[in-house]
Amino acid sequence: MALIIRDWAASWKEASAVLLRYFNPVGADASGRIGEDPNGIPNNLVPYISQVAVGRLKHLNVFGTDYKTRDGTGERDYIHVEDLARAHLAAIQFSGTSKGCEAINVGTGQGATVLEMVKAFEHASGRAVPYKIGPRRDGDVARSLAAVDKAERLLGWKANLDVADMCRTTWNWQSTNPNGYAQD
Ligand SMILES: O=c1ccn([C@@H]2O[C@H](COP(=O)(O)OP(=O)(O)O[C@H]3O[C@H](CO)[C@@H](O)[C@H](O)[C@H]3O)[C@@H](O)[C@H]2O)c(=O)[nH]1
Repeated sequence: MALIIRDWAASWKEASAVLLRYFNPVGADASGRIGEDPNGIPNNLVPYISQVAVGRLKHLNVFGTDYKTRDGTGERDYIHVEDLARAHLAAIQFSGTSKGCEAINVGTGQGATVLEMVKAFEHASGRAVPYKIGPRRDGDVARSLAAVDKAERLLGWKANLDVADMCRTTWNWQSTNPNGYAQD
């Protein structure tokens, strides 16, 4: 899709396109009424941790502790959905005054490991998040962090919310909606 948009932008001199590269979006709306409710067992870390904390799942499986990171677990650049939404508004404004196609990272530039996320979530929720160490997940990289200077330079955007905010708002959503969007 990114290549199609690039080709389109290259084919017309008036075209303007911004490709936002999301890093790891997490968190929930501050109202507690809009949050993440994946179908079945979550694939992603934060919804999985959140469902363990609320008692829907027994324990987290940590996918590998032998990466070259601070504590051996995978490191990612988590970005709050509210910041991500603001990045879209900034991109729309930017595209109104620019031509061509720009790919822009949307992250905080700061990483958190799996075990750091577990701790942050325990702190935010006041609940234990038991975990078991398991093997690496196929295809995972040790670390993924955004270079964020381009977003700031072109869009005047940067993330305002941190991992504590991500865990707090996720827990606010999960604890008030323990079954997600299901009626029961
Ligand atoms: O039950 C879990 C889930 C995840 N992790 C770890 O937590 C970190 C974050 O995992 P996740 O939330 O799945 O994000 P990514 O690994 O960055 O995966 C993203 O990037 C993948 C490859 O681009 C896509 O396939 C995914 O859908 C997308 O969420 C990684 O170190 C995982 O190994 C665990 O230890 N246990």
